[in-house]
Amino acid sequence: MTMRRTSVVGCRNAEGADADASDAAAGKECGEVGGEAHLTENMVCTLGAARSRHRTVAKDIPRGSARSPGSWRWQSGRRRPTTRCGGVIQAWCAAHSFERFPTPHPPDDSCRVAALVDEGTTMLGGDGRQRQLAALREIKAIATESDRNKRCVEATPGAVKFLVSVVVQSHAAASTYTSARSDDDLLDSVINSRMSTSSPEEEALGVLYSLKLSEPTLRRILGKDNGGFLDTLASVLLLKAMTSAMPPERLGCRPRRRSIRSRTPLRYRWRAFLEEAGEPDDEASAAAAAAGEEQEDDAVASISRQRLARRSLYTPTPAGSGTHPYTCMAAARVGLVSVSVSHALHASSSSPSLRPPRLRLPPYLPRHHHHLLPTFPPNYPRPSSAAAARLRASATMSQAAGNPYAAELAAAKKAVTLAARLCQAVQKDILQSGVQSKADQSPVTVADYGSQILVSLVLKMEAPASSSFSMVAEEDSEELRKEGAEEILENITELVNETIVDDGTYSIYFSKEGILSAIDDGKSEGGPSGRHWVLDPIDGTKGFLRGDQYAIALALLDEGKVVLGVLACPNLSLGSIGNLNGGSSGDQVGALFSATIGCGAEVESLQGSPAQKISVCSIDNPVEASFFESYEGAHSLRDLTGSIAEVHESYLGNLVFECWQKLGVQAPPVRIDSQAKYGALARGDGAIYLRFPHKGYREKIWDHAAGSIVVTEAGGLVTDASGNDLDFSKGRFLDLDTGIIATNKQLMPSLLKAVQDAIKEQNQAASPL
Ligand SMILES: Nc1ncnc2c1ncn2[C@@H]1O[C@H](COP(=O)(O)O)[C@@H](OP(=O)(O)O)[C@H]1O
Ligand SMILES: [Mg+2]
Repeated sequence: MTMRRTSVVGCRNAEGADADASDAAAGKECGEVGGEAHLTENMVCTLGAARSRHRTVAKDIPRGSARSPGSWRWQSGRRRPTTRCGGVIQAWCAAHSFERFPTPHPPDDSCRVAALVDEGTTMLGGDGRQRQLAALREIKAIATESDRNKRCVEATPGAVKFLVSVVVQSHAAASTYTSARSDDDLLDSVINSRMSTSSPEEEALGVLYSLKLSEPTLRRILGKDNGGFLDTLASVLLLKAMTSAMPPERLGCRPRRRSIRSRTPLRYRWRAFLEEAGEPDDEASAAAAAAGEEQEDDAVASISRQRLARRSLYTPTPAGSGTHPYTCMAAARVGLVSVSVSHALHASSSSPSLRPPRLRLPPYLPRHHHHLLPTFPPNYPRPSSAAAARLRASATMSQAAGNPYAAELAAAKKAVTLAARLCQAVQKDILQSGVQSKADQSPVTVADYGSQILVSLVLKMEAPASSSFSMVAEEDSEELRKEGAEEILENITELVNETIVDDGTYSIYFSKEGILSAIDDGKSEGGPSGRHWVLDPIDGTKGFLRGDQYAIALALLDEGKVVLGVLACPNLSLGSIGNLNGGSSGDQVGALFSATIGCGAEVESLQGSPAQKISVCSIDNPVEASFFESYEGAHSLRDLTGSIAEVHESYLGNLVFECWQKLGVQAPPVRIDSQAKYGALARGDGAIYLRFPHKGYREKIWDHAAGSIVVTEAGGLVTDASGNDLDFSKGRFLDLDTGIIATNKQLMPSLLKAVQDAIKEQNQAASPL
């Protein structure tokens, strides 16, 4: 019966009937005969025709379909007949002296796997490495074809052991290798090992990963923890865990890296590599700093060599004590930074003797760590072309408009814009996590430091270095250097690096030490001579925590005078906020105010719209004026500001009993946080800013330097309560004992009078007589 049906098929094929149907039928028939090769004469023509049909049909089978229509499928990049049908055809071909079909060894053939394992086991060193690689690739191709093949590979005696041994042997080989090579060669080989096409150990790991090993096999390997099996398995399990957490498009592709080999000296490549492995090379950095610029390379090389010898990157580290090279490889492959081996072990076993998980997944996890170039601070690379071109264009335009601080202005804008991006990300996190209600304000601290580091980085990169860099800023690294601050330092490092990578302008990667030293760039005392940048990295911290207004405020002092100021206000509406208590009017938010001495003030959107000139309002009748003050009641005496601004009336029945009219402002105060008040005043949203701190409070220069020049360049005036200009040349503090007032030129005389009257009254009320 079988023969009859086959001959029918054969006739249809010979007559040129539908090829897919005939192939399917042929496959069915062959299945029924169970591989027997007893074919009638009828089949000679049938199979002869089928063979030529197969060639034709094969061309039409779409690539990548594991099992194509009929009796064809893809295997090892070629079209093959299915095993059952192919077996019958091949048997017949052999019996009748026909040339065999070009079929590979069957993928699920355990003998083939065993042969490959044998081949791979004997091939070590020199040319053998290539052949071992080829054997491993073939095993991989077999294993990835189907789950059945995976089980077959796992079940092949010695296969898993062989795969694991490839990894373990490579450890031992690399240990010997490390002591025999020059530092540069060694480093190149370590770094490039992840960039070259592939290595036997990577292929072996790949196969182990794809096998989805059964629990007994895993236990067997874990049980034989000699020579690094355990670490190897941990890495594989980790890779599995990580890959299962990754979107499919990220699997199997190496992260794109810039070649750090050709352009950077040894010390940077070494540091970058260790940073990526989660092991900042502080020892090398310290040695380099002590050695000075010329000997820096030598000093780092020698430390690197010692470290390689001491706990080689290629020899397995004890579980939990550090980062395993394959963990790094795996992590790099899926885009993570560093994960400890102990976590993988913990994940793979319920044994209580194993250490608890130590998975380092920081809250601000860098998406890419491919830009691993020199650590801050020396020899900054220049900005990437597009961003640099934008900066240059903006500087050139300002210069053409006669701005002597054009380059500094462009740098300052770039600096606060980048810092604002970081702050916005953190504020979003804070608001989502509800951390503002807790005592722990560490996220704000992270943003404060992060903002300061980015500003200092950009200024050092972009602003012309007329002399040594000096910055008076709110933060220093003292707290971060204390015990217990490790986590926050780590978060800052992650966040800053992530922001730099996202921005894409600089190929810089900060180590923790780099972070600390960048923060300390802000330790300058300022003063009357020279140039000093003045920075408040987040002005209005309380507003920042509440999700309200805050500003990144940056100014430049030249010989004691503020000559330039920029204010990034990420939450400030681009439209007027005059009567909205600082709330957004629904317009786009994110304003960047800027001013240079003698050149006026401007506002643009933080997203980069063209800048527009701004000016303070021209109101000259106080009744029409509105005034700004701090949102925080503790920052300004509200009874005083109220008595300055308002009409105060008391009634006795219908009779006005008392009436003091100082300014006669009728609108309620607009209360917002930070120097955003100065910005809003400068563009005419309101007419007056009043600030009267409690007695004894000393105003800092970074709380007013940028804001005051934005207002004065917009045509306004900023003075103390006696009408004197603010003096920024006295160091970190403003030398004031009364408040600060700001308004336009028309209103200033009446405002000053009202202020002095109110202060006099207050003093009289306070005096015992
Ligand atoms: N008691 C006080 N009186 C006046 N100003 C104070 C103050 N305590 C803190 N500040 C300053 O007021 C700034 C905020 O100003 P505003 O009240 O206009 O939002 C704070 O800046 P930071 O938030 O940068 O610390 C801080 O420097
Ligand atoms: Mg401040």
